[in-house]
Amino acid sequence: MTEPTTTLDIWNPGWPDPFRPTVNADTDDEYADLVEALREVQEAVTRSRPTPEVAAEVATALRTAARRLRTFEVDEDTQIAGKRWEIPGKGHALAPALHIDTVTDTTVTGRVTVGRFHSGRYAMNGGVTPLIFDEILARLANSAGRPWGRTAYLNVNYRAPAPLHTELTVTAELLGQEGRKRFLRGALHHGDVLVADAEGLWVELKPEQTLNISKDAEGSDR
Ligand SMILES: CCCCCCCCCC(=O)SCCNC(=O)CCNC(=O)[C@H](O)C(C)(C)COP(=O)(O)OP(=O)(O)OC[C@H]1O[C@@H](n2cnc3c(N)ncnc32)[C@H](O)[C@@H]1OP(=O)(O)O
Repeated sequence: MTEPTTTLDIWNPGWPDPFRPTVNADTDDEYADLVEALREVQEAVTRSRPTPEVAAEVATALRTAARRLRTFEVDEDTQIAGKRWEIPGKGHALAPALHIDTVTDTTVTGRVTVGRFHSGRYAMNGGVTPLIFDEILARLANSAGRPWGRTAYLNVNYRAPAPLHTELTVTAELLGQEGRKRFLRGALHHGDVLVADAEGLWVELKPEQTLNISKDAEGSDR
């Protein structure tokens, strides 16, 4: 029997705006705390130089936690991670937690602070900057009732080293639309200093492009 897919259910312009909650915060605050704990672990592991005994002890504890969570595994449409729009980081620990401050149909402002987990030697890792831009620009591209699009390109300019443990401001702007194409620009500032800027193109998906996303196509790393 073919397993039903919910892909088409989520492909429509009525998909919740990526700046608004999609998960009931009352029932899922513990999950947000779990992700926060995961971020603490990422930072603590990065900052530590444990003895072999302590490294082995912590590795065992982390594998025990992973096994516990695997008994609650769900498919990607059902998972919480990446869908908690209302909380910084969206319930996902991949990118630094982005705090959204203001939103209009065509602009967003926010703040981000990174620690040593995201460091590339005393400044933010160059791979993290695109993560931040992709997060804010993709949310803007796909907000205000605009149907889902995917990143076609994201060009990032690194203007100055981005300091760690320091609040940076992030801005995003929708420059314009041409048919299915949405052009966006982002900037990352430390105070008045421009740390990085980016230009990106998001292309609205054609209905058939969403059909490629199915449970059969999902990979597994286990
Ligand atoms: C259930 C669905 C849920 C969807 C959630 C999406 C959330 C967002 C997550 C992401 O952002 S994913 C991040 C990584 N990005 C990708 O994985 C995207 C991979 N690339 C693709 O899937 C396709 O290349 C893409 C959908 C972006 C475009 O493919 P199309 O076949 O629809 O593009 P097409 O060739 O029809 O081109 C449309 C227009 O865009 C232009 N274009 C496309 N890619 C371009 C590019 N890279 N540079 C410049 N222009 C580009 C192209 O020239 C053309 O311009 P014109 O209309 O003026 O002729």
